Amino acid sequence: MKRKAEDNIEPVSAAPDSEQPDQPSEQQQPEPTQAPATKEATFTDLGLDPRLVQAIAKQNFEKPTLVQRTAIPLALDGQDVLAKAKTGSGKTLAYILPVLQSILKRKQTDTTAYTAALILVPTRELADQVFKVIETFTAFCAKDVQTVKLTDKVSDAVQRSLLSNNPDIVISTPARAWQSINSSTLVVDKLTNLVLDEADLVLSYGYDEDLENISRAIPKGVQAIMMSATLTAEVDTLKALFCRNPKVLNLEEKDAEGEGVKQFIVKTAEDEKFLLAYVIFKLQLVKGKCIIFVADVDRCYRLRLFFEQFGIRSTILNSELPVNSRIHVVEEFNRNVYDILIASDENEVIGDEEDQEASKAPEEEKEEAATEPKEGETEQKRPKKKRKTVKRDKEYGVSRGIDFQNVACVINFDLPTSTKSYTHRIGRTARAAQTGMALSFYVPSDLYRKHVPTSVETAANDEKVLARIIKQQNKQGKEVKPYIFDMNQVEPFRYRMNDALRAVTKVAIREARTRELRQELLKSEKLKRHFEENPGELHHLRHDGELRAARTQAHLKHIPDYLLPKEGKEAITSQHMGFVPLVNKDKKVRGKKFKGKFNRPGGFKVGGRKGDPLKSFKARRKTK
Ligand SMILES: Nc1ncnc2c1ncn2[C@@H]1O[C@H](COP(=O)(O)OP(=O)(O)OP(=O)(O)O)[C@@H](O)[C@H]1O
Repeated sequence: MKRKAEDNIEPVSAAPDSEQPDQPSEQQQPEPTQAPATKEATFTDLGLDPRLVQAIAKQNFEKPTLVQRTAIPLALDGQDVLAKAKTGSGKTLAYILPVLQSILKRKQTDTTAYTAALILVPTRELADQVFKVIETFTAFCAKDVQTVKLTDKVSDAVQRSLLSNNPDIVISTPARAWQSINSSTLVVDKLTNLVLDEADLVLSYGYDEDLENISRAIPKGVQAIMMSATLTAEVDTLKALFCRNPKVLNLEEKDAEGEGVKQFIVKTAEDEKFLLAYVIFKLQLVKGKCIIFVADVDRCYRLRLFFEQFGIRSTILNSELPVNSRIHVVEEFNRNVYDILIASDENEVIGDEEDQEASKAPEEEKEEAATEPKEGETEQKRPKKKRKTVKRDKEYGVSRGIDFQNVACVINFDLPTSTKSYTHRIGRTARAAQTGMALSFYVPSDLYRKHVPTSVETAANDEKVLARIIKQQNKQGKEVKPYIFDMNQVEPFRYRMNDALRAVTKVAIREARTRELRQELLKSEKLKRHFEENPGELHHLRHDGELRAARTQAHLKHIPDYLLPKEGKEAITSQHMGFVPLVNKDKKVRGKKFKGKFNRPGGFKVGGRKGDPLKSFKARRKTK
């Protein structure tokens, strides 16, 4: 039987609140060994350059996380490292610090300019994020470390000129890196460090050939660091390509009490997903910021137009939008400008062999050019017109690696197609030892009807995928509980949901999609220069304006009292503990009072530990 790379990974545990190591989460796993560096290690103990320590202190990070205190000493020792650690546990810094340290150390004696580190990431969003993290942590040595990312849309001439300065660090997707190496714009002759962030995804994005080419182009003996929250069989390929006897770490870390993601599932019919989403957001049952994952681009617009009917504002992320808009949306969401982000997860590719049966990620997003069915004509009978390919960015991705801050809740409106994808999606909440909630809708086979206009093909497999998700989460000692809505209380909202959903026709979706794309392109290209010169004005650029593609009905924006449960909106759900509030939307996460999110006396926290958030929270969002 083929062994998975995961089986070879050596588990290392840490008990967050005690000196005792955790119990292994799987019986068949070998006994966890004690982490090489103790939990008491500070950043100073790691022997880092004082300028780096100063930058860390400026972020109020009190101590390294498990992956940082374990991987950094090994990397500083020159070893190759392959680390698996949970989402939001600080992996970025765990590889950036050793890279920076090695550059700063070398520069004490040798100031020649050459590219010493190549950081490969699967998506442009992630490249942008890693670039910003490096900027932050080189605040006190900016002159000594030049970084370039190759994922910006710039002309070849600009790219050439950026690389001609031989930046110390280059961040790129494998495709762009190979393109630049192959054209001799990027010189990697003296490369000393190679990083693969979200290592397994880098492969599943179809970068295999680029990686092989890169492995042949770089010098022998380059130190390799690879990280991900999910490392499976694919990693064997990467190990073979880049590593010499790597130190493999499987970092298991139990959530401290009151931390981590509370996971819930809701059994629902396809149209009821919309009904529940309406109730949840119109009655503000979710407190704080929320990411809603849907299966494809059309679903993004369907849901957004549906929300628009009720005056619920939301913004969208998908692969069609220009990269500048995408990055701006993420930034603004992190600045608490938007409460609801609808993200499509189109690029999420199959995780492990088991998952492959159930899921088929589309190679290319196709838009149906067919017109709306005429009255009496069913979806099936309608002759399919020629499909036209919509241009989308293959290097798009938000469910992996993006450090969305202070997200109270992730809703899987459409269940992902793999357990891996589930892990990464729910990892967008409860980051950095905070609290969060994940609510996943699933359509059981008896309720799944093909050709319901709102349905997605993948829902046909929801039950199978869900069974695997639950199994995998249970293996890690995590519970996935059913979330019960009192459907008698929800039912009165149904006719409004139907009314709204009827208005969101395929034509409306197509129009919204085109309109937004046009607007975003305009914002992205035409205004780029203006905002480069006036960055302070960027906040005027919003991405949640009404699309107005569907006919709206004013009365839907209000909720008449007779629709509400007599006992109050809390009566809609039988569990009150689920929806977690965001304590203070306006509080600056990195303000002076912020003590670091891992160990923060009086610091920031997404959800409280005690009490019923529905009772204790005072809604801040404006009444729609
Ligand atoms: N030592 C630390 N103390 C406090 N906060 C930290 C520390 N290290 C990192 N963080 C913060 O934790 C958050 C998550 O870090 P990061 O994005 O590196 O996680 P990750 O493990 O790469 O997650 P993912 O698997 O989703 O990519 C970031 O906001 C980061 O600033």
